[in-house]
Amino acid sequence: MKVPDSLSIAAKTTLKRIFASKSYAGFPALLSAHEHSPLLSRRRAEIISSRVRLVAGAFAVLTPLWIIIDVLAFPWPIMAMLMAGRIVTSAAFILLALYCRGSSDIRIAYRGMAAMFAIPTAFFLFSHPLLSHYQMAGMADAIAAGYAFLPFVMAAGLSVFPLTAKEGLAFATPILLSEGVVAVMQVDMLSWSSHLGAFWLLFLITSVATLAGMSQLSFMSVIVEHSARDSLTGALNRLSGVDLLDFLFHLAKRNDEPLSVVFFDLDNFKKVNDFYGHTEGDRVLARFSSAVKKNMRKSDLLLRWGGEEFILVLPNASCDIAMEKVAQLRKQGFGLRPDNLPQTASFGIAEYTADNAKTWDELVAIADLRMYQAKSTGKDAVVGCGT
Ligand SMILES: Nc1nc2c(ncn2[C@@H]2O[C@H](COP(=O)(O)OP(=O)(O)OP(=O)(O)O)[C@@H](O)[C@H]2O)c(=O)[nH]1
Repeated sequence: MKVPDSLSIAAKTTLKRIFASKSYAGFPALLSAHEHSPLLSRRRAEIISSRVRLVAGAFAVLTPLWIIIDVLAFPWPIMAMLMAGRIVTSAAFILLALYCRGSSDIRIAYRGMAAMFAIPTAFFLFSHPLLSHYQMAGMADAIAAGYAFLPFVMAAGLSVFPLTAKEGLAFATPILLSEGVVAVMQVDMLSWSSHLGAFWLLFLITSVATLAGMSQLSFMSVIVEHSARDSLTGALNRLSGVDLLDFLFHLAKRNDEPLSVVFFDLDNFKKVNDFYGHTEGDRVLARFSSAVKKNMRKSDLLLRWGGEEFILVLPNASCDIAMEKVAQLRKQGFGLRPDNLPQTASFGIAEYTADNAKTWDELVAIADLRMYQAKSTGKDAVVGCGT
């Protein structure tokens, strides 16, 4: 789709991105979590774990409250056994709510979700066969029948989470299996066609809930991407960039891997604005960042630090690798200015082990200082580690 020339560069870039997403470029990300950007993965982990905490907290209270109804409806000893089951279930929910504290680690979010579905599944496998072995009538029979619907409630609960298709399937499998186990245990009580009908309904609810989770995920990925990026250059904005840099810094420390940052600033950019206007200046900035992005690995990050200052974050890259990367970028060029001269930049490189930086902001400050040294040596220059 062609974007009209009269629009500003920022508006054009945004529209192009929207059209790109309309071509379903993001579709694989709805199937598998491996396609997600680190930013989306982190936000998703935060949402999943905070919802697990919320649901676990709510059920930690509601599960024991139902004891009152069980006491009124069921005779001894069923009522006592159900009460014990509910107390254990509620304790498990309390532990889960304490464990899941809005973590941005997707592994913790997965574990929390698995536990959140495992707890009621275990309660279902305990309570449903127990109740079906007793003959009941009236109110007791109606309440006992309600216990059979627990897997349906759990399957519907999948819709609360932003999930991929694979994740939906993975979390639904134990729920479907528990229904199958109960069907086998009660094969003599209900006809196969009734079991098959219940299983089919459960499968349909699971599919619809997974689709709802996928649509949540798709909506969320658009919002995260749009709010995280600077619309003119497509680089990460400072707020989300710093968030990821902090994460990558801690990851590098934990894994004892190098992490380099390249701080760079366009040379004499003010003159472009002053002589040719801000629209031309915007074009130069957009060309500059797209030239940088062309040479980035998928795991590298480009941040717009402010104005015409950028930071390139290179995980698992030593100082020498960062120097090579900058040499490669400069060789390839950053596009032309309106006067047809090549746009240049000044670079400062820092690596956290070589420069003994304790925090990511210390690392950025060192690279920034080196960038100023590069400016003071006449611009269009690089100052690397150890200088
Ligand atoms: N067009 C445009 N200009 C911007 C944007 N952000 C910052 N600028 C301009 O960038 C210019 C930065 O000027 P200076 O800090 O003097 O930098 P410089 O001219 O590149 O000089 P050196 O850094 O010393 O090479 C200012 O004119 C800002 O208005 C932007 O988004 N679009």
